[in-house]
Amino acid sequence: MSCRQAVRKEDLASSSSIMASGIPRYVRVNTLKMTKVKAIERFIANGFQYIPSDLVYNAGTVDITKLREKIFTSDIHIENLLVLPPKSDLHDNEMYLNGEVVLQDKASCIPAFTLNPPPQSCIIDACAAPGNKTSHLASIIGNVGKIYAFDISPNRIKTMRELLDKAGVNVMEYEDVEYILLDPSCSGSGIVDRGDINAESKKLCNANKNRLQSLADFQLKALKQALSFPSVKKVVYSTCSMNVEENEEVVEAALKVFGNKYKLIPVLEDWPYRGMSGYAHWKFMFRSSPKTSTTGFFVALFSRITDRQTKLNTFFKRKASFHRSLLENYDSNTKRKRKKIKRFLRFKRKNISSDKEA
Ligand SMILES: C[S@@+](CC[C@H](N)C(=O)[O-])C[C@H]1O[C@@H](n2cnc3c(N)ncnc32)[C@H](O)[C@@H]1O
Repeated sequence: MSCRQAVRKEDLASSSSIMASGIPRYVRVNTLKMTKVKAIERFIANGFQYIPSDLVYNAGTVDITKLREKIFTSDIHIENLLVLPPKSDLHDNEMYLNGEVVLQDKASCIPAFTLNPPPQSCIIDACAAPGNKTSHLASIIGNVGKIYAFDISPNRIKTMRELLDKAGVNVMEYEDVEYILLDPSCSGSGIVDRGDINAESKKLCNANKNRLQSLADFQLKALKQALSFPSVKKVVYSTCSMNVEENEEVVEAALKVFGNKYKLIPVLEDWPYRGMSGYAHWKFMFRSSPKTSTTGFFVALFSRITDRQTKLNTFFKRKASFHRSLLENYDSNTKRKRKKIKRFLRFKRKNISSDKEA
């Protein structure tokens, strides 16, 4: 356990700072091993009381005061995610120990949920260890398809193998890839105690400008690499950072290069917090923080513009420019016609009056 605590972001998030922050304890049901209904029954058998989500949610976020001790509900956005009171410690829970449930913050579930690959997909999880999002992806495709999970750190890969084994996930070797989840190393400035999260990130920006820059360089390089896979259809990019340098700026820089091949799809459209305004595509991006009853997180979803879409776009662009030119010509024709008519009328008036004088 101490070893896992040293490497697992989610376990860090489960420790005292998160408990103290009042962020709920989110529990993802691993549908490879158990259904959500069964998990709910087991929690009830363990002395918990289930209440419907409409009694707990207010404007899309959890009303923590309704989650008193041993009361739990379902999340309204993420399928198969249960929401328990902040202080719930489930590390000794049987369902957690045998991989039937995964302790994973809601925000950290957004990347795989928005990528949403269908069964039979071929997927890369590019910075995968310790593997929580890999196991979420496997759950979404029902273990039918291929997932290639990469990481640079041998220690973290070892932890990941154990975790994926426990979760019953099959991970394959590299081949044609259509979906990529990229959750690269980041400053982690989203994982802070409740309070002024922006002040925290400002502190980090000022103190570690060089580190931030090298993280951002790596993130952009990894994102460009992901977008370069020839068969890839969707790439989800996420960080648990609050810094624009690692989020909006990386996404906008990637779009500058790949904007003709990819577009952004809005992540969780009814979510109240978007990217930082001032960036061209901010409305498509997802941000969260303790204010949304989750840890600080950022997600953007790239979707390849298909050939058909490109053809349609070109068709509509051409049609629009044809209509514009028609309109311009129509205007100038009309003007010319009006001038002609005016000249004719002037000529006519002159001639009529000269006729009269004569
Ligand atoms: C934020 S963690 C990933 C957490 C993981 N996606 C999850 O949800 O369990 C970032 C990971 O990126 C890995 N990483 C850093 N540089 C990398 C590289 N060049 N290639 C592959 N993985 C890398 C780190 O070892 C680390 O495990």
